[in-house]
Amino acid sequence: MFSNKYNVDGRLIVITGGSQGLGYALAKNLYLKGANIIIISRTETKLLTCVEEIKKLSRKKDQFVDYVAADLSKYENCEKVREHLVLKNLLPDDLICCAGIAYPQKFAKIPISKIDEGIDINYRTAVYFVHAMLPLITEKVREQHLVLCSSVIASYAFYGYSQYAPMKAAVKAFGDCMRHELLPYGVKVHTLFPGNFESEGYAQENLTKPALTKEIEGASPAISAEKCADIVVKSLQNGSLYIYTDFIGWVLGSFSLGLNPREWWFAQIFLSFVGSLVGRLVDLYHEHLIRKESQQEDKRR
Ligand SMILES: NC(=O)C1=CN([C@@H]2O[C@H](COP(=O)(O)OP(=O)(O)OC[C@H]3O[C@@H](n4cnc5c(N)ncnc54)[C@H](OP(=O)(O)O)[C@@H]3O)[C@@H](O)[C@H]2O)C=CC1
Ligand SMILES: CCCCCCCCCCCCCCCC(=O)[C@@H](N)CO
Repeated sequence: MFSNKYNVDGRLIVITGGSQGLGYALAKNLYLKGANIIIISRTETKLLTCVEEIKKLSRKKDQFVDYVAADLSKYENCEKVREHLVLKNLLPDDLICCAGIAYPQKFAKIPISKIDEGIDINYRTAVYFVHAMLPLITEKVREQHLVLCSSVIASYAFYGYSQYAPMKAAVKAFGDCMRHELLPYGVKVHTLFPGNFESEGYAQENLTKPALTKEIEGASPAISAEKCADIVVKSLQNGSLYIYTDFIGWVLGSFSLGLNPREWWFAQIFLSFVGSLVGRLVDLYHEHLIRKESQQEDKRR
């Protein structure tokens, strides 16, 4: 319906989880490209510092950056954010949902509070916020972008990520439904499947991450949040619907193509064939690592 090119100059982009990590890196990247930015997260002090830092990057006179402090896992707060934007006459062009959290650990060791937090921050912040903002983004038909943040983990869930992987698979499915439903309004829905990148959240999750989880995900070495944001923005500008930030993520995405949007059709179709041949072998190797470690643990006891 609209051109594939995404020119961010002058657009109003609202970013959840915009006070650190990928959300903050995206805010800086897009602001530098001329966008107006509103970042949202729970901690006001962090948001204030971020806004001051982003302002320093200003290149144009009439560009603005602002914040709203809100816990978006509560629907009433999402509604308050919408009312706040309406009052200030700020109609967002694009929404980027970046809030998320992982608590990698063996399932039996995960406190229920962390499971709830996983549901709240990974899933509720995304679906509640999109639901509350829908009246604004469907008001008139025009080119808009909704960006949801899943993870490579949605293509391959493995040891240690029981608190997180199901939520990111849910975000992927939610994005697929939205991609259909928002089509008539000119809203393009993009889903991110990042591999590891450095952030405050990443440093925190590494404190509880089992050694086996680290070993398996070693195939996705952490890049900087800035590099990750750069790849995401370039992919958005290219019109990609499913966005991968590293090679292994793209390979695993190709292994589970299904009816999903594709990038590099022929390469992905070839890889999906390779995946159907060798994919299970990769998983069997991971099962072998798990058995080996549990035997070593038995010996230590
Ligand atoms: N880092 C990685 O390796 C990967 C991360 N991802 C995903 O990418 C996204 C960004 O990750 P990353 O930058 O590492 O995350 P961080 O944990 O560093 O940042 C998360 C952001 O979300 C905000 N946030 C958390 N809870 C809420 C809430 N209830 N309401 C509003 N804002 C909230 C945080 O601020 P505050 O606490 O103040 O609210 C913070 O700004 C996440 O969805 C993550 O799952 C995907 C693949 C890899
Ligand atoms: C031939 C194919 C070989 C395949 C080998 C399998 C490798 C799996 C890599 C998975 C990387 C997962 C990154 C998750 C990042 C994430 O979401 C967390 N950091 C949360 O923040």
